[in-house]
Amino acid sequence: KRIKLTHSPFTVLVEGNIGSGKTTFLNYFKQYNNICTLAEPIELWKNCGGYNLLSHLYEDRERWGFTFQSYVQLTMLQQHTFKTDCAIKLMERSIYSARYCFVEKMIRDSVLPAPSASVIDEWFKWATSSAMCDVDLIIYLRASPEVVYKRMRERNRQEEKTVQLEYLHEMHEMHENWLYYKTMFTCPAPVLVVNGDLDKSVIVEEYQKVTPSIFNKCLSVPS
Ligand SMILES: Cc1cc2cn([C@H]3C[C@H](O)[C@@H](CO)O3)c(=O)nc2[nH]1
Repeated sequence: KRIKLTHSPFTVLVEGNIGSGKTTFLNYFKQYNNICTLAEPIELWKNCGGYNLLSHLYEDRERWGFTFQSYVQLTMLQQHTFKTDCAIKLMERSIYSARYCFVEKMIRDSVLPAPSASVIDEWFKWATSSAMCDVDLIIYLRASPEVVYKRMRERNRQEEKTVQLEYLHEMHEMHENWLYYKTMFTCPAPVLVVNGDLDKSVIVEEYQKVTPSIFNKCLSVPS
């Protein structure tokens, strides 16, 4: 009887505020063929059955908050359960940052009514209670709100036109509470902090500080 080898890759999350450099980080690691990189499925959020949920979100957070985060949670679950033969899976954001940063913020701002928050939380608890969303390492791209605000403006994403510096400050605090001070919620894996304020021209050296930890599962050398 053949035994079914279920290969579960060493799973790494790249977490950080809007504009903290997650896509740049992900693209750097595309050069390794034993890494499967999964970018944030923002194109799905911009076209769910033809509807741009991201645009709706920023137009009216109270009205579309649940709709948006409900779909985000589905798309993140799809990425957590995405099968790959690669030794390493590198994901941009996760079901965890969805719940602990974005949904939590909406709950605190009363953007999400409590009954809606409960539904999202029940899905989250179910999804994370099994091995579907296991994570081995979190890379926290820690950047200052002023720096990410400037980058967000330069990137000039249509849907983010109305996003203010204040919101980025608040989202920074949510990430700090979860990943740096760890005062809120549990971290599903060890966290390595990367200085997200560094300019693109020098940030590769910063990436190389965490590369051994990302490959440690594959290299026999002691980490
Ligand atoms: C997991 C998760 C990602 C995510 C992104 N966003 C927003 C922030 C950015 O403007 C855009 C792309 O990350 O989507 C959100 O509101 N809620 C989210 N939840």
